[in-house]
Amino acid sequence: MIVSKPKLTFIGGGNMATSLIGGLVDKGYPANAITATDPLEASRLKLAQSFGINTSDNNPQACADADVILLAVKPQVMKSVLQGLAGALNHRPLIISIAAGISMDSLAGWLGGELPIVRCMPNTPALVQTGASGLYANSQVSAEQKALAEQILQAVGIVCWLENEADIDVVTAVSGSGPAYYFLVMEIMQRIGEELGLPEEVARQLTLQTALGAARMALESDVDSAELRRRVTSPGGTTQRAIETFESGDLEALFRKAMNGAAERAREMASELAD
Ligand SMILES: NC(=O)C1=CN([C@@H]2O[C@H](COP(=O)(O)OP(=O)(O)OC[C@H]3O[C@@H](n4cnc5c(N)ncnc54)[C@H](OP(=O)(O)O)[C@@H]3O)[C@@H](O)[C@H]2O)C=CC1
Ligand SMILES: O=C(O)[C@@H]1CCC=N1
Repeated sequence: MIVSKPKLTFIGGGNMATSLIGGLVDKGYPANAITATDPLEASRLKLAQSFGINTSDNNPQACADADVILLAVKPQVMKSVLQGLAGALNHRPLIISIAAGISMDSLAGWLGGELPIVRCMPNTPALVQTGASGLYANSQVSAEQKALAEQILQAVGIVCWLENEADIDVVTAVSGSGPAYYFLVMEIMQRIGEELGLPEEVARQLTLQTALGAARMALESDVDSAELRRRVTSPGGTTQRAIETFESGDLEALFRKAMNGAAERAREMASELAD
């Protein structure tokens, strides 16, 4: 439950901002304490109509009295966006960047000074208050601002503080990009369920409920996922046949390659976009 109501400005009103704003408003964060900027009028209208928040196309103006500025633009435009903001931050608001692959050094450099900055890697399930965020703070962030960042992200899911900035890239590969891996598995299971003869809606409902049920069981159980898997796998039965097929195709190696690739891409972006 959020008690204080810091003024929160989102720079960029796209997918991730929409998930965070939707989750916050649903949770009871006052819509009139939230402003989002976006160059596209249609995006601003959609945010205003969906959530009742304030919108603007003027970044410096929207930041002038913000307590927290949440940077939610694509990494590729971050430099020009921050250079345009530098003069509007004399009141030293807390800056939270959710951009993948933009280092603390780049953020501080583009903002033109030592400001309190938290790097955060959230994920889109924030929209349904089931988000997962990794957070890393620089030395300028006060204990109060740390608590504020935590309060905002905790309203839409779980929060893990990180000791090392490099771990943000790992969080990106695990939970930032992670929803897409599960969505892909759901797409595939649903498609094959249909190929095997189920009506589309039946395949969809069974696939999604199974994903939800497995995640809830894994979260609520006192045994680990491997044991839960073994409990589904009757010797000589149907699950065993399916799991052996995944193992003979080395599913783990494929996941390792994919997740290493995601983390590596975050590091590449950090050096490509650094200057
Ligand atoms: N999507 C995800 O699952 C996650 C994304 N992130 C990070 O979140 C950030 C945003 O990603 P995502 O939401 O997917 O991207 P989107 O492209 O959906 O959102 C970015 C928004 O910023 C707008 N924008 C562009 N220039 C400006 C500007 N000068 N001022 C204000 N707004 C501007 C864009 O408008 P227009 O389209 O008109 O250019 C767009 O609406 C990225 O840095 C990404 O790394 C982090 C975790 C998860
Ligand atoms: O794909 C991306 O780059 C962003 C970061 C994590 C999820 N989406």
